[in-house]
Formats: sequence, structure tokens, C-alpha cells
Amino acid sequence: MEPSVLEATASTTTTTSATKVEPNNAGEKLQKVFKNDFDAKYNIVDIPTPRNAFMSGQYKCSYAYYTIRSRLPVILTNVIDRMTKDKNELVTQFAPSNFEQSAREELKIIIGFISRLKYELQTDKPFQKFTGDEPDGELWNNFLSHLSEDEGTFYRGCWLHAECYMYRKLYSFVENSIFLKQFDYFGKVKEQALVSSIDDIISLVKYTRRTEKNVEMFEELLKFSLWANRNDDAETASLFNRKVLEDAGSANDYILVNHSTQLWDCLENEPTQKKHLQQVDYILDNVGYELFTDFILAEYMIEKGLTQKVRFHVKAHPWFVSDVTEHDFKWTLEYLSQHSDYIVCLIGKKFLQFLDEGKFELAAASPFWTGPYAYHRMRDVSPDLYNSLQQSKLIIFKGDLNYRKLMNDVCWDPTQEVTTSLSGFLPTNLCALRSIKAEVIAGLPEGVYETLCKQDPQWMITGNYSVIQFVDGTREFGY
Ligand SMILES: O=P(O)(O)OC[C@H]1O[C@](O)(CO)[C@@H](O)[C@@H]1O
Repeated sequence: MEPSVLEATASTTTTTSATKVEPNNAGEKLQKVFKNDFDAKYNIVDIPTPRNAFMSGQYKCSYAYYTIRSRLPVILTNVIDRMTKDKNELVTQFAPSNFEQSAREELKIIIGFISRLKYELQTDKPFQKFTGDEPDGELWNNFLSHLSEDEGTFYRGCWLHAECYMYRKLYSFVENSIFLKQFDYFGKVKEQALVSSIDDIISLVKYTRRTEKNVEMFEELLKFSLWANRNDDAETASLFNRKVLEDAGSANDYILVNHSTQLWDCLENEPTQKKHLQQVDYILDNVGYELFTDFILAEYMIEKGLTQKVRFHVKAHPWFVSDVTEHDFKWTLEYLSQHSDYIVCLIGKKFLQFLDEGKFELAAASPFWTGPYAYHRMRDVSPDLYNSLQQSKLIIFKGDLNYRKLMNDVCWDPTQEVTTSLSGFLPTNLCALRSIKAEVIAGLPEGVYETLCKQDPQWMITGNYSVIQFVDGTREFGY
């Protein structure tokens, strides 16, 4: 688990007077003085995110601040370290042998670009336009050109924009390179996530053969997929996955909203005027065991006649470390179908066959998913995507980032109606399967938020709690 916001900020509340520094802890105190200087320089205010404000690194008592201050620089440092360590391997893999020296030089330049991005992040510099051959360069530059001075930097801007911008810039460095176009900074980590979860995958496959068609089983599969979205380290995740597999209801107290029955009704009893909608759209999140649980849920929906097809949406390029790209999606199915374990191999082949038969479909990766926009902007920014989603019986959004984009990355009153927080985004019926990792939430019952805050003020960033939220797209909400 990530260190908490309080751990990250507790040491900063101290005197700013350098004259009081004692010799035995001078280093520590000087660091505190520096931190306070930092806050003053970048207009950081020592408060949590105000209600109805965008999440932002400006608010020191927020996960946005902690992410920009601590998590994102570490991610960039890890990328640099990994590239430096693997440089020979990368050069051999991506450059023809007579161009190895040029590739080595290019790699050095890319590492330089990443270091500069890290510096810009740490010193709250303005977001820079995209000037290379990015296919979505216009989308991004258009977005950037509409930001005011205050909205266009890492700490002062909206957290969603800052994080999306960082990952988009990071990818642009290899995308615009000569030799490293195909390189995925997070490729190894993602492959390892699948390889190391094979035992859990086998257990899940065994458990889900010959299932009944009923709401109870459907709910169990929703929960497997839901809890696979927790952000634990590999070992804790595996223990947790097994616990949920032994008893899908074991973490029920941590599911704060559970609309499984409404979801079932939506799929099972579709009103006659919507009978032509025979597709579920699945907006994927992470690779590894999580992606596999998504496949199992999709398999169930197809085999039990709840939908004819599931159309999966992936990211157009590496994104937020572990998000599924087209390559990851295909690699996962290939890996499973060639596995030495008979059960894994069979299920992999079955899913590949689903792809052939059109029961599974891999949608062309829309740049909108790797854009900075919240989903209420989809209709005007990406009308084709919006129109195609309208043809769906249900859209399943996995994970925390999708949730933040649904909610416009705003710190809503937790009891706010979800439909209000969606700000008009409702192409069809929606479902959010999300474990809570940021202070963005809507649709909680009265009192739940307050009770949990008393138990643990940081409950919203632990990933221990979750929601299965359904929004009925057939109702009129007056937008
Ligand atoms: O994989 P998920 O569930 O989208 O979680 C990743 C998200 O969680 C966070 O760690 C907290 O919101 C973000 O950095 C990121 O948006």
C-alpha cells in the first residue's frame, strides 16, 4: 500500500524558523523549512479539497497533493532507473545491429526528456504543447490552449489533468523516437502481473465452470472483478483474491453501494424498446488478474444470454502503469492459450475463439480514453465514441481513474446524486465497479462517509472500500 496522506504531510507542520534548528536534528528541521518554502512558492494551502472543488495538488491534505509530490516523481524515477539498467537489452531488442550506437544515443536523449518532465512536475511548470507526430496531438493541444494560467500547471491545475498529462508526455518521448516506438515503459511489470497470478487464475477458472444463471452467481462474479481492482502489492492481493474466492461475501461490509440486483435486472429484463441493444461495453482498467476477472464476467454474461457480445475498450498506449493496451490484451490471451497448465490453456483458447466468433470484440482504442477530458465532455470531443456507446445495453467502467473521469474529478458531497455528478454523461445504462483510491465519491447513503471518517480519516485512499454503482440510462434526468 502507498504511505498515507497523513504520513506524507505530518512532518511538515513545524516552525519555519531556521534559528531554532538544533545540531542533533538540523537536517530534519532544514528539510521542514524547505517544505514550507515549497508550499509558499507553489501556493499550496494546508487544507483538504473543499467540497465541489476539482481535486488538485494545491490542497495539501489531499491524495492529489501526495500523488504529485511523492508518487508521480517516484514513477518517473523508476522508469529512468529501469531504462538505464536495461539499456543494452533495449538497444538489442529495438535497433538493427548496425544502428546500436544511434539507438544508445537516442535512449540517452529520452532519459533526459523524462528527467526534464520530472523537474517540470516538481517545480509546477506549465503543461507544454505536443509538437511531434502524436495522432491525438490536436485533441491535447486544443485542450491545453483552453486552460487558464492557473489551470495549466501540475500543482495548481486539476489533478486529473496533471496525471493524464504526465502519462501522455511520457509516452510521446518514445512515440516520437526512431528506435523505441514500440517500447512500453511498463511492459515488464505488466507481464509479470499476469505470470505471477496464474494460481489465482486457475482457482477462479475452476470455481466458475458450470455456474447457475442467477443473480447470486452474477453478483459473485461482479465482486471478483471489483476486488481485483484493489491496489495491493502482489502478495497481499493474492491473499485477498483467495479470500474473496472462498467466500465472495467476505468483504461485503466494505462495499458501500451494491447495485448488483439493478444491474442484473438491466441485463435480464431489458424493456422491449431496448431489446435491439445486445452488446455490453467494458471499459477496462488493469492487466493481470484483474483483466482475467473481467474476461470471466464477460464470459458469464455471454453464456447466460445476458448479452450477445462484450466489446472491450483498451488504452491507445501505456497509461497509468498497469492499464491494458491492445498489445496487453492480445498478449494476455496468447499467453493463456499457450500455457502449460491444461485449464489455463483451455480457457485462453476459449476466449480467443470468442474473439473469432465476435462474442468478444476489441474496440479500436479511442484517444479519448487517454485524453485529459472527464466523460461529460465525450459527446462534444469524441461524438463517434459517444454514439457507439449509445448502442450498448450497459457500459461497465472499471477502476478508480474511470470513476474520477465519470465524476469530473470533483470532490462532491458524498451523498450527491450520481446523476448530478455525471454532469449529463449518460449515453446508456452505466455501471461503475471501483475500489476507492481517491477522495471522489457520489451516491453514498447518508451518514456512511462521516462514520468511516471517524474510524479512519484516510479510508478513501486505502482501496479497502468499493462501490458497485448502477445508473439507469433509460430514465430522463433533465439534461
Ligand atoms: O487502476 P485504477 O483503479 O484506475 O487506479 C489508479 C488511480 O488510482 C490513483 O492511484 C488514485 O486515484 C490514481 O493515481 C489513479 O488515478
